[in-house]
Amino acid sequence: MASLLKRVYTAFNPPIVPKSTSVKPLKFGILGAANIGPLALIVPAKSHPEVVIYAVAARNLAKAQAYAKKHGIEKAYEGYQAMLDDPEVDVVYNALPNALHYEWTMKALLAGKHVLNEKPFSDTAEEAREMFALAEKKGVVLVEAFHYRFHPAAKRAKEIIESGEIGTVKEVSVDLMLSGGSIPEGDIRYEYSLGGGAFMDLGSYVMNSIRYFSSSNPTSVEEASYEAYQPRAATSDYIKNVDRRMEVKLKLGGIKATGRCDLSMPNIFGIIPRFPQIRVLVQGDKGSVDFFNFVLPTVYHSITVKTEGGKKRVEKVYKAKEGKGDEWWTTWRFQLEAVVDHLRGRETDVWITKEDSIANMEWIENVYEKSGLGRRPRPEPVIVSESQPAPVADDPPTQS
Ligand SMILES: NC(=O)C1=CN([C@@H]2O[C@H](COP(=O)(O)OP(=O)(O)OC[C@H]3O[C@@H](n4cnc5c(N)ncnc54)[C@H](OP(=O)(O)O)[C@@H]3O)[C@@H](O)[C@H]2O)C=CC1
Ligand SMILES: O=C1OC[C@@H](O)[C@H](O)[C@H]1O
Repeated sequence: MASLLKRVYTAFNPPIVPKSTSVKPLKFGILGAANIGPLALIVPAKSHPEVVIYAVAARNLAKAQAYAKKHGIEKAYEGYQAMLDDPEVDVVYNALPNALHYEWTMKALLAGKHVLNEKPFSDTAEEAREMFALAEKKGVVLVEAFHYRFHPAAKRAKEIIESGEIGTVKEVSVDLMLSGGSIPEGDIRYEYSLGGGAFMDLGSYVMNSIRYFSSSNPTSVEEASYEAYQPRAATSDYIKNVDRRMEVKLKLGGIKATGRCDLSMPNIFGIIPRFPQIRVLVQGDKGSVDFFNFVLPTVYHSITVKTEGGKKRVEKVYKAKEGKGDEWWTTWRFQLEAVVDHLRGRETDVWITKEDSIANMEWIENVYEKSGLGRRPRPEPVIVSESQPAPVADDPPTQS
């Protein structure tokens, strides 16, 4: 218990390291005075010698200034383009609502910035292809912030699965279901026009982890059923288009997968919140791997391995035996390390590839099609130049 408390305390109050004087630290700018900013980037940057959180942009100057003051950020911009026009910004963190990932990442790429783009990557796979094509054209790095993948526990769980210890993978099931009230009314996640929906938000992890831990892409969506979001002050649009919960059954060649996500599970008897369900279970023909809390492993996680003859062991990997990191490093801290290493041309053992992000969006789209809710709306295309529309990548993804 003491080690858990120490780990969690240090994760959120990390040691502040001096910034490097031997290499010029990378200057990050945040698009949106976003709620996720501190957890995903600002706090992790405190212990990274090569990162400075230099700027934040908000639609409203006062909001940007208040955020900058609170987090010790040098520059506050009114309007997102103003920050993109600042030549000092090296890397843009796009933490805008899902429906704005495409537009503002495209604009950041056009400005020659590297981009760390939040999940889900975009509203549609077509946008994702355009975004990567533009990044390639501009010669900059674009990567999706699937932070859980950078943690050594995720790597270890996959290593066990791939070692053959549990035999051939037959079934994967992923649950990512939050307690009632976790996502409050009015949140961007419930807003169709902002790319809302349980399967866009939590489902993007569900799809990603099914694909990641099975090392396969889906071949079909067999079933996709949803429960609509029903706000107290309902508008017909919300109820029609936005899933509060989604359950999917997929096939990935010979592997069956089930994914369930819920932004706000109904309380028991209307008053008692349900415990969040965050787990990946991979069933092989010789055993299973049950990875509990794959999204927030730094707080606590377990990897339970069952093999033939009823043998069982539990592994916990807060820090890799080899490689960088500390027990208190969050998924976002590991992610930041990899992003910086990648930008510096240093080797990273984990990366989220273009093919991976595009495939994830394709299958999220297919789930929405199958559910009857239909794909999320595609925003207006960003024109790359007056004479030329945005380029489209020509190689459709196959494997993650
Ligand atoms: N990697 C992770 O662990 C997590 C990732 N996310 C992802 O990060 C993104 C942001 O999530 P979160 O921080 O919770 O979101 P917020 O509700 O904090 O919204 C982010 C920003 O969106 C801006 N915004 C622009 N247009 C609108 C609009 N029409 N309505 C509302 N907000 C608008 C606001 O910027 P302004 O300041 O300009 O007003 C706001 O600061 C999402 O894509 C989400 O999926 C979220 C949580 C965890
Ligand atoms: O990590 C997360 O947990 C809560 C979600 O709603 C959020 O968007 C996601 O990224």
